Amino acid sequence: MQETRMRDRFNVNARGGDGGSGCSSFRRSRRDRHGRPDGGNGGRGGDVILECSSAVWDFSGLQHHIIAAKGGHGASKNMIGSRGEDKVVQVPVGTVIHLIKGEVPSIVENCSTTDLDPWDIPGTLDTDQSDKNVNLAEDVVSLDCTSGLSPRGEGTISKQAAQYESTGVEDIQYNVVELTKQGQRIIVAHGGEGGLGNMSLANVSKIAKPCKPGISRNSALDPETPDEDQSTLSSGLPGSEALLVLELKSIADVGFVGMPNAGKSTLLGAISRAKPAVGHYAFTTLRPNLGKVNFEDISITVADIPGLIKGAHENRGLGHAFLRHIERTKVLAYVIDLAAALNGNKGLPPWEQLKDLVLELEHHQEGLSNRPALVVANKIDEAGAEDVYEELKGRVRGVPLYPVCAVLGEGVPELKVGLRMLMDSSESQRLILENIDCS
Ligand SMILES: Nc1nc2c(ncn2[C@@H]2O[C@H](COP(=O)(O)OP(=O)(O)OP(=O)(O)O)[C@@H](O)[C@H]2O)c(=O)[nH]1
Repeated sequence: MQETRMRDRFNVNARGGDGGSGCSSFRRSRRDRHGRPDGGNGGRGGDVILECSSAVWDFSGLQHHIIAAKGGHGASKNMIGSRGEDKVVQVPVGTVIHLIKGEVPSIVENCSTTDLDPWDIPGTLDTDQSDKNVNLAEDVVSLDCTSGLSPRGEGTISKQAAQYESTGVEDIQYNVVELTKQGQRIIVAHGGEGGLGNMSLANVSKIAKPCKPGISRNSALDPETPDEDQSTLSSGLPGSEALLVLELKSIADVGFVGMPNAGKSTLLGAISRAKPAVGHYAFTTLRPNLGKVNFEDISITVADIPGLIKGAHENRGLGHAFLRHIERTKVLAYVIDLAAALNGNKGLPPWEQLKDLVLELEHHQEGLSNRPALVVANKIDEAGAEDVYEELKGRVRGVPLYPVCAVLGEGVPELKVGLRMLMDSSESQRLILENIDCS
């Protein structure tokens, strides 16, 4: 079963619920035939709230128009209308909000937040606890709740947002909030205040002017204001409105994809200062590690994604969990083990590893492998690996190959240059099945 394409950018028009109307009613008695006003105020409209949840991965479950419920109308006997129900919408961890129109969202205080596993917060995994200070400064991407995106984040602003900007609809405020904690909630549109019932109106000697949506009506009660139509005050205020672009932060610029034991973690350690766990058994990497590769002008983030096995798209091995991580990387580096089928090893020859990797990606999601790619031919130091590499060159076309010995760091500087070129180049090279000769 193929999964639908991931939605990592989404435009949302959020509207708070309108306030309910105030009631106009009179309590009459035999002694008081004119009656006394006893109409209650209308209820406040509900808020639109975005809640950060690790249970959702992208924005595919969202609707473009999100409207909270209206407040109930006031009733006689000074009964206040019910408060409109809030509309709570779950968004993934790592959601960044750009504001096109409306008020800057406010964080809901006192919400119970659970610290997530670092990997669940994209771009925040500290792989090297022993060398934390150095890593935070230079190497491993650090958590930054306020500034939003990673250092290269400006480049990830959505095309939709850019369109709004170019058409001059409004000034976009980029990265106004970033949701990084499970349970974190923000109000993006406030409910309108309820209208005043005639009992409240009677208590106000001078009638106040109407106020803006979302602002307390009581605060607008101004005795100096000349009388105005009571009906204006008795009708509920409309909820505030906000036009937002939600964007999912990329986990990394480059994703290392390879069979278990291909040497991805070792390579990550060699290419960056991250120190991921390395083992001679499969699935040493149960969660992806991140490292940062620094260049003079920029730095790129690299994710070592847990070993892929045949059938991963059916959730075998580490299955869907890690295939999803690949969706959030920009370019792919296929890491293959040149020695997997050598010297009595029971693994697959590199070209078959490549074919299986591409097939698994495509089975999981059509087009997932359709991103700029290169091939890292690892373990070139092993006996017979040079010959296998020569054969590989004849069997794979369309993507650059880099022979590497990750344990010794050989070929790593050339690979760094290759990754940089891949990130920069506009006409990108992709690995497609037709270009892998497994005959
Ligand atoms: N000879 C040789 N061995 C290597 C090289 N790179 C990695 N290895 C070894 O290969 C084994 C697997 O390395 P890892 O880096 O854990 O492999 P991985 O791809 O991250 O494995 P998973 O976590 O299962 O996905 C370890 O024993 C490494 O020492 C290399 O360039 N040459």
